[in-house]
Amino acid sequence: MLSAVCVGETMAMLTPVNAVPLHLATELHFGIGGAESNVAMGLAAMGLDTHWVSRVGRDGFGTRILDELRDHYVGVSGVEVDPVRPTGLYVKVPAQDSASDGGSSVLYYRQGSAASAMGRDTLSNPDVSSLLENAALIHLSGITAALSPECLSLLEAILSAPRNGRTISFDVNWRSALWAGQDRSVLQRLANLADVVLVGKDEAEHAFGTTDEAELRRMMPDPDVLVIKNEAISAIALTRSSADLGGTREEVPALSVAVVEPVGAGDSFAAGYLSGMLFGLGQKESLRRGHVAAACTLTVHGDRGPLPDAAQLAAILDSSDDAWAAIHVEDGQFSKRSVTP
Ligand SMILES: Nc1ncnc2c1ncn2[C@@H]1O[C@H](COP(=O)(O)OP(=O)(O)O)[C@@H](O)[C@H]1O
Ligand SMILES: O=C(O)C(=O)C[C@H](O)[C@H](O)COP(=O)(O)O
Repeated sequence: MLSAVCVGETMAMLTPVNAVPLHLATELHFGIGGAESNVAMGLAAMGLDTHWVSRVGRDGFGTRILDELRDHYVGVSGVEVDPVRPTGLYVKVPAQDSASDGGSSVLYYRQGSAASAMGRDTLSNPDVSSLLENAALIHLSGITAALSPECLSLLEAILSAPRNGRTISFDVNWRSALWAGQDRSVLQRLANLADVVLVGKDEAEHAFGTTDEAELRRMMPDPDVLVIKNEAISAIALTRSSADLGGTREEVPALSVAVVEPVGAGDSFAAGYLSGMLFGLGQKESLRRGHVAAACTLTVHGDRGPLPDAAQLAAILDSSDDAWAAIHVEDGQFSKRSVTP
C-alpha cells in the first residue's frame, strides 16, 4: 500500500467555551491542532497508509495528541517524546476579542517546544528514516520553516535528499505571527525544492508579495505542480511535465458551501488533492477531491469534517461540470441546488 508521511508540529489547542473573551473565560475547550497532522488524518481517512513525524513533550498534551492521531489511523512510530521540552500550545482567540490580544486571532506558546527541536538529528532516528525512505509522499509545510533554525535545516535536508521515486509536497501555510522579524524569502527557496506546492492567493501576497498567477509561477518554476487556491472561487493547478516545459493549466471552481468555520479547510484541501495524486488521478479529479474535502471541513466546527461515503464521493467526483457547479454543501450534506440561468 502507498504510504504518506507528514512532518510538522501539532499543538494542544485551547478555545474559550462559548467564544467569550479570553480574559473572562472560565472554561477552555481542549483540542489539538497542527497543519501537517490534519493532512495526515485527512490522507488516512482517504484510505492511505499514513504516518506523522514530529516531537511532543512528555506531558498530557503530548499524550492526547498521540492518542488522537492513533484513533484516526495515523502511525506515530516516528514521533519522539522529549523528556524536557513541553508540547506546544495555542489559543484560538474569539474574533471580538482579538483587538485586546494585539489583533491576533491565535496566540502561540510554541517557542522552545518539543517539536521546535526537530532538526537534521531527527533523520538519524531509524524509525523516522525508514518511514521517509519508504514513503510515496512526504508532506511538509512552511510553518515548520519558521519554528527554529534546526527545523528549517530539517526541511532543507528532506527536500535536498535524492527522491528515489518519492514525491514531496509543500504547503506554504503562511502564518503571520510566526514570520514577524524573520526572513520569509526562505519560503520561495523551499518551494522550489519541492515537487508539489500548494498556496492560497491570500497567503501568496504575504509570502511572495504577489497574487498574480504567472508571476507566482515565475517565482516558483521548479515544482512539477503549483496549486493556487482562491478560497470560494476556484483552485488552479499549473503543471510542468518534463516533456513539455510549457505545462498545463487546470482550474476547478470551488463548491457552494454554507461555511461554519474556515480553520482546517486548507489542510483538508491538501489531503484531498494529494490523495488524488497518489491514486494516480489527473489534475481535475485531484482538485475536485481537494474542494470536496475542504467543503466537509468548512461546514463543521473544528479542523476536519467527515467525508461522504465512498459511493457518494465517487458520484460527486464523477459529476459533469454543470452538475458540479450545482452542488451545495451544508452541515456536511451534499445536495443539488437549482441554478439560475
Ligand atoms: N467560502 C468558501 N466557499 C467554498 N469553498 C471554500 C471557501 N473557502 C475556502 N474554500 C475551500 O477551501 C480551500 C482552502 O481554502 P483556503 O482559503 O486556501 O484555506 P486556508 O486559508 O485554510 O489554507 C479552497 O481551495 C476551497 O476548496
Ligand atoms: O497555525 C498552525 O501552526 C497550525 O498548524 C494550526 C491549525 O490547526 C492549522 O494550521 C489549520 O490550518 P488551515 O487549514 O490553513 O486553516
